[in-house]
Amino acid sequence: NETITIKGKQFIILKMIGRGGSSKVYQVLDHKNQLFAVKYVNLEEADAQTVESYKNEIQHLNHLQLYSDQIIKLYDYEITNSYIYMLMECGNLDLNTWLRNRKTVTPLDRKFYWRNMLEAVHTIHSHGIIHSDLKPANFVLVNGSVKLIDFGIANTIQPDVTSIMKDSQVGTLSYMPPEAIKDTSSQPGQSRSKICTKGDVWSLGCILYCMTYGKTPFQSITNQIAKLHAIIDTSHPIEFPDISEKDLLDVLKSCLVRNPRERISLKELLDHPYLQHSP
Ligand SMILES: CN1CCC(Oc2ccc(-c3[nH]nc4cccc(OCC5CCCCC5)c34)cc2)CC1
Repeated sequence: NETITIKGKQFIILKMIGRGGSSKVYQVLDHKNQLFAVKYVNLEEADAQTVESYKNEIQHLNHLQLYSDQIIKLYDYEITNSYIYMLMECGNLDLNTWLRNRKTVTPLDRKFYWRNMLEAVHTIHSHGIIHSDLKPANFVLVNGSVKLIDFGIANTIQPDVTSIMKDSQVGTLSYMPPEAIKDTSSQPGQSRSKICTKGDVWSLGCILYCMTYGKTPFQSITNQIAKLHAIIDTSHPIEFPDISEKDLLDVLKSCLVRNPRERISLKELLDHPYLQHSP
């Protein structure tokens, strides 16, 4: 078996969990047969800005460990000029795969996972980080609770189409907030400005919508351009089929408000009646 050495500790590679263009995630075992995830990034092709973005993500991930259990654990890391190794907590399943396999979600699971996701995103927001590309693949199930695995800071290195990154939903528009599409403030070529925390609320709302109705709000629109138009078109009503959990229905309708100023805030979501009592 192949091994990886990080800060002098040897790990046996069990399998590859996922991969991007120059990043790979492995499931590994240490000498005590403890399971970990190792994220490997090849920096040989990376430009200075990309290297900087990875170092920035690691610093934040390292710091935010202290603030919430809903942030994936980072145990150690090794950065050289040619590669990065990150030794992390290993989950059982990413939320995207879990949602795809389990179309129906129990009200209890949904509420518990929603609470976890809100706590994770509230934590990064309170430290000035806006993810701006939240989707189910950014969350992983670890022993029954949901944890955030990245902050959207490191450049998602363009995956080669052959990679199994399809699991990681790179480039999906289904969770994109209207203001990001209409964002006229960013010059062409500049990365879209992460305008405000309300964008992450919209994306979280799309994830909860999927956990409620088994599909994302605009999933039926397969043409990507038509989908973008529908997301920003206030005359295109988002359907909210009636459900018994009226508090959940209210959360969904409050998150999926196209005007970010009128959209509910993360703080209000944490205080919402939907989370105050178990179903
Ligand atoms: C399709 N198949 C995949 C393996 C397995 O799911 C996962 C197991 C562990 C994990 C993970 N844990 N800690 C992790 C720390 C960092 C990154 C991680 O994933 C990255 C990327 C992997 C591909 C899916 C999107 C997330 C991490 C994540 C998915 C079963 C389903």
